[in-house]
Amino acid sequence: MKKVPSVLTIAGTDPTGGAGIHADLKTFQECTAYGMAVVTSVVAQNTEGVRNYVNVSLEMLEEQIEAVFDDIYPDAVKTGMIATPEMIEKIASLLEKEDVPLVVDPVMVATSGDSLMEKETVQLMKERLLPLATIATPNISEAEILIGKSIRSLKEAEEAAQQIVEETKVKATIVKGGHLTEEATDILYTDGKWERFSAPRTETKHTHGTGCTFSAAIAAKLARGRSIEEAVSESKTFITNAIAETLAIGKGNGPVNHWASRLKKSDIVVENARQLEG
Ligand SMILES: Nc1ncnc2c1ncn2[C@@H]1O[C@H](COP(=O)(O)OP(=O)(O)OP(=O)(O)O)[C@@H](O)[C@H]1O
Ligand SMILES: Cc1ncc(COP(=O)(O)O)c(N)n1
Repeated sequence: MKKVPSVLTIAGTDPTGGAGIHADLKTFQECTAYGMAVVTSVVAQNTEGVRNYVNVSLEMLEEQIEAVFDDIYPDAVKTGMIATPEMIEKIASLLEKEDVPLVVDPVMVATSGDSLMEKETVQLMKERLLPLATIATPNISEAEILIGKSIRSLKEAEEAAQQIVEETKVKATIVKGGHLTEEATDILYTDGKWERFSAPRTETKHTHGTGCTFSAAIAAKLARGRSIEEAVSESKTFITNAIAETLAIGKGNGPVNHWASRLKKSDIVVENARQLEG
């Protein structure tokens, strides 16, 4: 029998379901991978902003990760919100014993502008977590913090991606173009080469969870055996559709539409369900 690829996210929560582990699990499901989740922090947030968060204890973090690896060994792992240097150290010390593709989304600030990470965490993320990773997925402001310089053009984004790879020894880095250009252009650097991934930009404020969703899709694709370039390319299509087919849910920056890529198919399913009910 063919083995179902499984993916683990290690990240924070969003009770409104648009970001964090909730976005990750929805994405894994849509990418036909079996999704698993270890909670780092319980976050009281919604589409309008972050109200508060509590970190789980280091013991609980370790026990959750061990419970997963002792039972269902994941085909890929992604990390999202990791608030403290101690949590980075704990996660790195557990993952360095494993042999699994790792996507690190260096979550620092939510779309709403609220901080999700203590300042001192950045250095440890560079020293302990990124060296273990297959790919890092910073947006422009996260890349600026990682390299300690501002980025104002695609050329500077290319230099940033290269610098992150060379300084941290992460295998690949994709710097997400943010609002540098008219199109949504991301720069991948790996194996000494750059590649640009561009898609039309949707004019929308509903981008809560875009970074989580994009990195979760990359992890699910890596779990399915895709190369880094293939995983990024397919995930770019996934996130572009998810942003374009907006849901307009919530009072603030609404979530993306995780089922956008199968919209046609799901319409058919709903149609059939109605016939069955009738
Ligand atoms: N409005 C948009 N339309 C189309 N693609 C987008 C849009 N916003 C983001 N993307 C794409 O979605 C993916 C995830 O982006 P993410 O939100 O993490 O980064 P960003 O847009 O660069 O960051 P930020 O908006 O926080 O500055 C990237 O591929 C990015 O290019
Ligand atoms: C728990 C958690 N993790 C990450 C984000 C960032 O979300 P975005 O993908 O919008 O940058 C968030 N708002 N909450």
